[in-house]
Amino acid sequence: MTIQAVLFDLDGTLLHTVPDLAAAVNAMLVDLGKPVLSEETVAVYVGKGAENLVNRSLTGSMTEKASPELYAQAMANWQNHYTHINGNHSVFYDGVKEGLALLKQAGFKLAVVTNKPERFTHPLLERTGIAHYFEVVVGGDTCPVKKPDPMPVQHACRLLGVEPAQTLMIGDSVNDSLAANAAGVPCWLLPYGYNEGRSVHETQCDGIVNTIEEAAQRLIGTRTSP
Ligand SMILES: O=C(O)COP(=O)(O)O
Repeated sequence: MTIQAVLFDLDGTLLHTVPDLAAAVNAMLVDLGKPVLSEETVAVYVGKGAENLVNRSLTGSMTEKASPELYAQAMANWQNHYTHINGNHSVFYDGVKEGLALLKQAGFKLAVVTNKPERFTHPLLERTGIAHYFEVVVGGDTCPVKKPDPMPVQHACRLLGVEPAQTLMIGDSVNDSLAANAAGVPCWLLPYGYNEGRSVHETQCDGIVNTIEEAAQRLIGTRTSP
């Protein structure tokens, strides 16, 4: 079946957002009298939403949770900082704008399916000037559960009016490939983003592409080939 729609992950796929995420994490840690973290460490903590980012930054563990009191204080503080910082130092990866333009021009329906909360996703897409490419934006709090659960991917397909088998997900992590595959959506991964410290080459997916421009060229090629 031909692909008619493309779902994009945001952090680590369209935009290198760790400079902003880490700045907000470190402003929060300083306010709480805790040691700051490197951008490399924060990059490993990104992927399963803001709650996990804050808990991981407080505990230094991928799975442990801070006490409910500390977590509540830290989350409110992080949100406050990130509201002001979001988009200031985020940069496009090579080929993103070119790839989005090619796909839009070729008539693909485009959506964002991110674990970033909606209140931060919409301003970031607006500030970086790419909001107009997307018919649908599903954030980390749009559905009751986030990626790697398939629900956000299924929700995006429903809103776009496309079957999962006519849809492709493009992401940077195991959270994207697990969510997509459980929804019956094929998934291509990019090697440059945040995969919780692992290589995409060790991650089960349906293909690896170097840039979104390359992904767009491949998709357009499949469509026009006899
Ligand atoms: O907010 C996160 O943890 C990551 O968001 P993403 O789903 O766009 O990678």
